[in-house]
Amino acid sequence: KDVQVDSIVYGDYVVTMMPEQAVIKDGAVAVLGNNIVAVGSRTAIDKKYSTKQKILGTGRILMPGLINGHTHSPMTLLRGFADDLDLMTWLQDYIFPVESTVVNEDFIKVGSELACWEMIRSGTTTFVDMYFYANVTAKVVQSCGLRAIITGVALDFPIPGSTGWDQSFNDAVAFVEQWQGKHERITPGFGPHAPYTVSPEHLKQIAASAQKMSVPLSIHVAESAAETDIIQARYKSTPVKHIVDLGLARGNLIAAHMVHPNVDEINMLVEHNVGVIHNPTSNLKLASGIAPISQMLAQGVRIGLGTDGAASNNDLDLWEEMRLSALIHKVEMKDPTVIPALTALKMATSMGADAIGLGDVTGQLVAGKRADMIQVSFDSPRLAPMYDVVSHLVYAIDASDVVTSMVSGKLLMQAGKVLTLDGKRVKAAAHAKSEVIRQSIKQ
Ligand SMILES: CSC[C@H]1O[C@@H](n2cnc3c(O)ncnc32)[C@H](O)[C@@H]1O
Ligand SMILES: [Zn+2]
Repeated sequence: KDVQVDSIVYGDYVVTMMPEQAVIKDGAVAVLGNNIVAVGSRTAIDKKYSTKQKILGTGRILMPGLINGHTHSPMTLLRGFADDLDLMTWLQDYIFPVESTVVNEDFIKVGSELACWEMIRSGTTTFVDMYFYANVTAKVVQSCGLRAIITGVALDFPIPGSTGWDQSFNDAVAFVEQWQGKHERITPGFGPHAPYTVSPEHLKQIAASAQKMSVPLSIHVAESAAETDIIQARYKSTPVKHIVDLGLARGNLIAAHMVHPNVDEINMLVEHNVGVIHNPTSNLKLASGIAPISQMLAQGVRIGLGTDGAASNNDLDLWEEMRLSALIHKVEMKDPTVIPALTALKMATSMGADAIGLGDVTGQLVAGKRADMIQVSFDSPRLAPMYDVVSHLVYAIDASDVVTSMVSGKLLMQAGKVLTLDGKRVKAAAHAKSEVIRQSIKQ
């Protein structure tokens, strides 16, 4: 053995998500610093590398960590607050009003810690966030060890922490300046809410800043039929065309939902290399519709998966999003061959990373990418027998089977125990906060 590494992580099966060597039986990954230095058979890795930290893989599948391409992490505190409503009623009559009363920096800290605990526990290693007081979430992410794109949000009307567009936009710019290039795991970006809550002039302004500062821009778009009607009535356009015309697709655009694009708009997504995030649970729950995922994939759109916030899901479990995305489109298209298991798995890992612009960094187990990976146990009788690992990952395994999480070479969970956040403390803080929320909405 001639090469010393920081750790070697093993798996009875290593699902690399690399096209040429998708699954390695009895494999291992060598990790040095933040990066993967080698992936191969256990024998080959053991022969060349030595380490003090071996993470054994008997009864385990080793794979890239999951990528949540769209969420609002602090909304865990509004889990179950308003259910069984359509998007616009949910947002305008329940969510915006409660947010204007209860969201402050402490809410964000408690809510994003709760979300990060849940994401680590369920195997997410990277997420894209869009919520108020982004700086507070960034600090939570810095300390809990996850990777994230965190967007400074901006809306035309008063929001928690700001009085309207000018302040929210200036704060978002300051947030990007503060975090850009400062932390290996944290990428700041811009998060204008939606084409129906931000004027064309302001969308142009924020798109220009994202382009100038070379950072991602994330937005809700083409989410509901109501949105299409509003954009038609106000601007005689359609949501995707509207934002493309305003220049939002000139850089790294992460477009969440995309339930109602027309054929021309799907072509625009391809032409402008837009990353689309599919949020099946939220789209079903808010009755927004079923996104044309198989059509977009066939045209070459890069698609990732997201949970949306816990107020419209009501959890941050990407295994559910994977399974739903492999199921609902089969019924929608009346074709059981659409979105096969491997496609769903790609959307949650390699293609998801591409869709958010982090394809060079994460989403696959290959030398040179960051050491972002999870081990999933297939020990439970519930998972026997196993004919096909990829099929199991999508159709049988669930969040509770995830036992290990590593991001940038650092362990965040071992033996199913989250190491970087105290679950008991986080839970107690969430319950305490829910009492404050209950009191404030009574008044
Ligand atoms: C300015 S970003 C945060 C803002 O977005 C709201 N939100 C959460 N989920 C959705 C959704 O699916 N569509 C539109 N807006 C959503 C959240 O409550 C915040 O107010
Ligand atoms: Zn959302």
